[in-house]
Formats: sequence, C-alpha cells, structure tokens
Amino acid sequence: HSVGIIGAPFSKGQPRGGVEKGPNVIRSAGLADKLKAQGCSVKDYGNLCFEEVPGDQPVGRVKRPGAVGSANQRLAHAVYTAKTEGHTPLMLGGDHSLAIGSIHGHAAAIPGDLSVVWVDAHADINTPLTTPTGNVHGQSMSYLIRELQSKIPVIPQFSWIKPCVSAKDIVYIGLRDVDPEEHYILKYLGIKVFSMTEVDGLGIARVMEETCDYLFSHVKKPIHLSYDIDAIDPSLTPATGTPAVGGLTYREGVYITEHICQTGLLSAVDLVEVNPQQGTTEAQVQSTVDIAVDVLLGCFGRRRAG
Ligand SMILES: N[C@@]1(C(=O)O)CN(C[C@@H]2CCCCN2)C[C@@H]1CCC[B-](O)(O)O
Ligand SMILES: [Mn+2]
Ligand SMILES: [Mn+2]
Repeated sequence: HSVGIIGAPFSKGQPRGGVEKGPNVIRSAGLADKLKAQGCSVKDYGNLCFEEVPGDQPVGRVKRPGAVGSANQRLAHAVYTAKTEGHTPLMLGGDHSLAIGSIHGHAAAIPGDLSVVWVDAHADINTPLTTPTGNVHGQSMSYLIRELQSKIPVIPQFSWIKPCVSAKDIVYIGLRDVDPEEHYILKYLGIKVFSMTEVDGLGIARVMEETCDYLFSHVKKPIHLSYDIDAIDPSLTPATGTPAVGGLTYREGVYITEHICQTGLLSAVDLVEVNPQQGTTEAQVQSTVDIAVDVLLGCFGRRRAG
C-alpha cells in the first residue's frame, strides 16, 4: 500500500472548536511510522491551508457556505493529486463536511464510478431544506448523490460540486442517530443501511459480508471509505463533537477496516470528527486518537492475527 496523507484542519462544517486539531493529534500518535512498520510506503502531503472567508453569511439555513465551499474545493484538488500520483489518499479531518471535497476529488481521479462505505452514527444526508442545524457536516452526502439533486437549492459557493455518487453505490454502517427527514431520504432513495440494530442482529462479520455482496453485486467499483470516529461507542472515543450512545466496539470498528482492506478495492479513506477539545481528560483524547490510528492501520493491512 502507498498511502498519501492529507491533513485537513477544518472545523467550519460544525460549531465546535478543536476538530481542526484532528490531523496533528492523529499524526502525533505515530500514524506514519506505524504504517511504515507494517510495510506501507507513506507520503505525507502535510496540512492544507484553508482561507478565512469574512462575512460568510448563511444561505438559507446553510452555515458558513463560503468557508465550507472553498475548503472542499481545495481538498478536492489535493485528493485528486494524491490519487493520480499513485497513492491511496488518506484524508485526516477536520469535520465531516470535508467528505464533499474528498469524494469529489477521488471521483475525478478515477475512471467510472466509485462506491461509498459511510461508517458513522449519523447519515449526514440532510439537504439544505431538511437540516435541523444548518451544519454542513450533517449534509455532506446530499450534495454528492445524483438522485437527490432536484431537491438541493442553489448555493453559489457550492456551484463547483458535481454530484458523483449513485444511491445504489452507497452503504451506511453504524447509524443510530438519524433525523426523521434523513430517514425519509434514505428510504426514498433505497439506500442500503446497516444501523446498529443490524450490527447487533447480524453481527459485524455478516454485515461486512452483505456490504460486499451488495456493492459487488453488479460491477466491482473502487471503495471510498468515509469513517466518522463517532461511529465507535463514545465510551471508547469520547473526544468527538456529536457523540451518540450505543456505538461500535473497538473490535467491530477495526473488523470493518480489516474486511474492506482484504477486498483489495479500497481506493480512498477519510477519518473525521476527532476533536481533542471535546475530551474531558487527556486519557479520553488519547483513547480516541489511538483507536482512530488502529482503525486506519486496519485499512492498510494490519491484521490482529499478526
Ligand atoms: N443530523 C445532525 C445534523 O446536524 O444534521 C443532527 N445531529 C445532532 C442531533 C443531536 C440530538 C439528537 C438528534 N441529533 C448531528 C447530526 C450531524 C452529525 C454530523 B457528523 O459528521 O458527526 O456525523
Ligand atoms: Mn459524520
Ligand atoms: Mn457522526
């Protein structure tokens, strides 16, 4: 595996300060050295610099459209570059609004369509008209899904975004805090969802088997894995902005990435929503960061069997 690390210190997709520190705290836990120790080659592209956008007024309910639009445009280019230079892009967030740029840049760099595996307590599929908070980290997927575009009002700062994902190529794992409007959208689009109920009922091994059967049932497409650390139970990863009880165990969280790795189709990864300022103790921050690193090592070949 050749991994292209891209730091995206961005927080304007949500209201809590600190998530912009995610890239550096994950790096300082030894991510690059641990990837190299397991045989990966690593190119660290460093942290992107995101411009300030003064007078960044909401468009409708959508908050900080200027900052979110420009950060994601810049990120899209960086992910495109890393991919075309032959690396598997690994985007370190930063909040989950960054999936807009990451998926956009990834899609632009590969022929044909990609599939998306979204590991999260949340669906992040609110539209500008359904969002209860206006925070774009809860809307990311709505701007990317082709079948949803008739429901998305014009946001000038997002005009560069070309929807690039088909509803049938998306699988959610870990959902347990979904807004009613999001639930309607998921049903309306027929998107495949393995909520925590399915994780409990089927077990994670079956969930991953069914995820792969579903995604590969027609054409095998490269996988974009967008992993929100709040998918893991907050007792293990408390340093995050929107914790929700009843999450994945450490073992389930790592099993997901081990399984996706062995498909050989992993093509880009996001690891988002680590916020060191949301931990109440240093130990809470360290636990969150260490688990984020282990999840990522699973993406790139680490097997618990050794
Ligand atoms: N759907 C949300 C949105 O703001 O759109 C509302 N929700 C918070 C709210 C808390 C109280 C119970 C109902 N949910 C957060 C979520 C976005 C999560 C973004 B992610 O990147 O952390 O996944
Ligand atoms: Mn998310
Ligand atoms: Mn989430």
